Amino acid sequence: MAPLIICKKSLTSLAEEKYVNKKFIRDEDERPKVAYNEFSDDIPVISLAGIGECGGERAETCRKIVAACEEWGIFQVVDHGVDTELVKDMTRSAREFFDLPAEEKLRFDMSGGKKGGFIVSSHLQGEVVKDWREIVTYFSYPIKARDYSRWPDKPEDWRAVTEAYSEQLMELGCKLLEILSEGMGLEKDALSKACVEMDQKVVVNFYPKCPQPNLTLGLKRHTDPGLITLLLQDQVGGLQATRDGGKTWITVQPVEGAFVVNLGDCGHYLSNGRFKNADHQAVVNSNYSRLSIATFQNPAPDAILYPLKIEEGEKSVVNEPITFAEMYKKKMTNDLELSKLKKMAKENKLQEEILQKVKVEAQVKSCKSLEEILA
Ligand SMILES: O=C1C[C@@H](c2ccc(O)c(O)c2)Oc2cc(O)cc(O)c21
Ligand SMILES: O=C(O)CCC(=O)C(=O)O
Ligand SMILES: [Fe+2]
Repeated sequence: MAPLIICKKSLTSLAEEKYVNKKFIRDEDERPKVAYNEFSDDIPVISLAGIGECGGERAETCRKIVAACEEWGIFQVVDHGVDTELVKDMTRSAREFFDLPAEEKLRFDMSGGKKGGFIVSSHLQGEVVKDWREIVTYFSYPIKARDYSRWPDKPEDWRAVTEAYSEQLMELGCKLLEILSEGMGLEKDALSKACVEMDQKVVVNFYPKCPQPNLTLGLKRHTDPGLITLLLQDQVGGLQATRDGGKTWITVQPVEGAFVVNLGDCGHYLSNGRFKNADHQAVVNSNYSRLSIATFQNPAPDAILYPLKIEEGEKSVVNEPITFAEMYKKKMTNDLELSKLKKMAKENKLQEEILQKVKVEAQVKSCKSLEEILA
């Protein structure tokens, strides 16, 4: 029997449609509140040029980074030492991958729980509302965790470029962890030691143009699970952050050649809540497609999470020590449960409303027939 080929419509073709399919439509309270290109300069852009020094300049950079982590859990870095040509190659190579025909990308389909590859919308199975994005993701560190059969083989230079990119981002990630450790008043290597062995996972996000961007999100509101995320974004704009639980949002100003650094949940826990875990989302638009590359610097799966320092009079924000693998599973399960519960609550409310309407109509009807009898 001939093999059954299931053709999944990739988002790129959906982008040609006039309306957004209802699977992507968010509840009103989750829809974008600020435009993708209404930029804010609230997130500081910090030069790392002086961090090699021992004295004043390093201390000043460290102070700025700590302040940003306390305020938003987000900052941008420039003069970071990552090769400019490599960044361009990485972006070009990623764009070429998403330009491939759907069947080529689906050779790396990761639905069904495969570790790494291509998928539309989300790495989580069973999300109630879909994200307006395609992703390709791969595990890059530790090197023994690499499964090259899940890395794209097109464009031709994908593997060489992404390997070099991952290596340079690992270096940058480690430099930043040293600064954050010092900022917490600890030894330089405190955070990297807490990670046991640093893990790295790269998620390349492609957000196609969207016919009704006000109804949907490219990537729903979330915090990143790991320690820090180094995000490379193009000049389109779409990354948004909130620090009041989603009431108000700002759109992060894209800065050519910069990396956005997001503190993740582990950064929040290890600093005993002193550093914020960035609460963020990505919005889409009808004018341009957008590309962002998130490099997650994570603790090893069996690394134990517990605050590295608890000030006098403070309580731990972590109830009991937990491994990163357990924390990750709990978080993703919770995120999924929450969206399912929200859907159920909405359906129940709707059912309640329908029931109420039916009751009222029945009353009206019975009243009418009574009037008829009385007349
Ligand atoms: O795609 C992402 C983004 C992000 C994320 C966190 C939590 C969520 O519920 C969510 O929908 C997205 O962090 C990630 C962490 C990963 O390990 C893999 C990912 O694909 C992502
Ligand atoms: O595309 C963006 O700006 C955000 C991406 C992001 O938050 C993520 O991949 O975790
Ligand atoms: Fe994120």
